[in-house]
Amino acid sequence: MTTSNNAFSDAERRGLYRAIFERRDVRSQFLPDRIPPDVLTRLLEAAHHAPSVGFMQPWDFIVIESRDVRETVLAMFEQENQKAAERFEGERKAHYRSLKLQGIMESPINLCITCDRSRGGPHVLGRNSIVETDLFSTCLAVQNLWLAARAEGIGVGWVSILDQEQLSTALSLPEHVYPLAYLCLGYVSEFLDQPELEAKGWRSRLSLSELVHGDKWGQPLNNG
Ligand SMILES: Cc1cc2c(cc1C)N(C[C@H](O)[C@H](O)[C@H](O)COP(=O)(O)O)c1[nH]c(=O)[nH]c(=O)c1N2
Repeated sequence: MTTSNNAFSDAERRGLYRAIFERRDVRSQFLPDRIPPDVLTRLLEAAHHAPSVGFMQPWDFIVIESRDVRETVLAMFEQENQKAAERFEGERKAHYRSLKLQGIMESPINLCITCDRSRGGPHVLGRNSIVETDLFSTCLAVQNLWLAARAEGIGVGWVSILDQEQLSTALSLPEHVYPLAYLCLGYVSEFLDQPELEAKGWRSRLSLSELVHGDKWGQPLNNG
């Protein structure tokens, strides 16, 4: 076996993979307990240490504790969720309607991670050809926070059933700032063993072997 002096210790590696495999999207298991400010700061620091195109760091973090703002966002969710349900027919529609897809009021903190599309000026290193790389970078900040939260015993739920323009208005975002992720954060009663959508029979995890290709799409991987 190849070893590297740069690798983490076994325990550290186990911890990292545990966070990856036991991270869950949480909607129903939130506890009302307050997240201490130093813990929240650790999560935001983790997010802030994500990679970003040209070191653009396009993110801002809007920490939403007010019930008023959360009620406004919940009303926006209800409206969009109604529209989303209409896209399904029959049993699938009833199944969709039975799913809980947000924990906006039950979680003690909502967090909007935004992407400032103008940060770093008009020419950002690495963003010349693919302009969406600022959005990709911000997604990585979300994932860092999501994994760090799992390690802290804090659940995160991403709510994307929202109209972005309405959300921007509700949060007074400037024109050049995009509301990339609306997240619900809080301690939880439990983390489920599998994605809630899988547990509820909506969709299962695909097999990795069907997703790995060699050289070109559809070719078997030659790893022998
Ligand atoms: C960009 C994006 C957007 C959403 C989500 C995720 C991501 C990455 N997910 C959570 C999603 O359903 C969940 O990640 C998968 O079902 C897999 O479950 P685990 O995250 O592994 O628990 C999500 N969940 C939900 O209940 N309401 C939502 O609006 C969304 N939106």
